[in-house]
Amino acid sequence: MERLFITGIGTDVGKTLVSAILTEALQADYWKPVQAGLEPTTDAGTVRSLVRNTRSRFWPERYRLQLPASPHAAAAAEGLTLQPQDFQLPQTDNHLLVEGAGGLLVPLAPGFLIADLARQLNLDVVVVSRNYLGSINHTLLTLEALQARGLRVRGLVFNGEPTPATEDFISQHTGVPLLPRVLPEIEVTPEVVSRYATEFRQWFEA
Ligand SMILES: Nc1ncnc2c1ncn2[C@@H]1O[C@H](COP(=O)(O)OP(=O)(O)OP(=O)(O)O)[C@@H](O)[C@H]1O
Ligand SMILES: C[C@H](N)[C@H](N)CCCCCC(=O)O
Ligand SMILES: [Mg+2]
Repeated sequence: MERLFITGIGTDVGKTLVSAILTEALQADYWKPVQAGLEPTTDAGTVRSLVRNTRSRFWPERYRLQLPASPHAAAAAEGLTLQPQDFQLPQTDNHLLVEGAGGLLVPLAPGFLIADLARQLNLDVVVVSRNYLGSINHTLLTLEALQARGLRVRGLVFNGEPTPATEDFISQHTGVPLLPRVLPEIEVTPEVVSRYATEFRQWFEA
C-alpha cells in the first residue's frame, strides 16, 4: 500500500496538481491536513474536481485556516497553536496521499515543521520541483533536508518547462528516483490529469 507525503520545493510548485495525478493513478485517498487559505477553493476541492474515479475518498482537513499564509501565522491569526498530537493518519485500507503546505520546512507552529509532520505520520515522500532559475538549489536543499531527517524519498517529479541541464544535474548528483514529468498545460482539466495518471500508474507498476 502506498502512503505518501507530497511536498515541494516551495509553494505553488504543483503539489496539488501532482496530488490529483497520483490520486487518480492509484485511486488513492487524499488528505490535506492543514489548509491555509480557503478562497477561491481548497486543495482538496481542486483534487476532487480533477479526479474521476469513484474509489478515492477525500478526508476532511484537520485545520481549515482562513489566511493564505504560512500555517503557523494563519493559525496564530485565529488564536490557534497547531500541535503534533492533533494529527492522526486517516484510518483507510486504501492508498493514501497526504499533501503538505508550501515547502518542507514550512512551520505549523514554533518548533513544529511540515517535515516533522511527515516524519510523525511515517510516510515516504514525493517531492515536486518546478523549474525556475534557482530551483536547482531549492531542490537539492529539500532533498538534503529530507535525508538529514531520515525521510525516504519515493520519487521526484519535475513540473513545468523541461530543463535538461537542471534535471540531469539533480538526478546525477542525488540519485533520486524520478517519477514521470509534468509539462506546462494550457489548462488543467480532468482529461489532462487522467492522461498523466496512466503514465504515473505504469511507473508504480514497473
Ligand atoms: N504543469 C502545469 N501546467 C499548468 N498549470 C500548472 C502546472 N503546475 C501547476 N500549475 C498551476 O499553478 C498553480 C499552483 O499549483 P498548485 O496549486 O498545484 O501548487 P501547490 O504546490 O499545491 O501550492 P500550495 O503550497 O498552495 O499547496 C495552480 O493554479 C496550478 O493549476
Ligand atoms: C498559502 C499558500 N498557498 C500555502 N498554503 C502556504 C505557503 C507557506 C509558505 C511559507 C514560507 O515558506 O515562507
Ligand atoms: Mg497545494
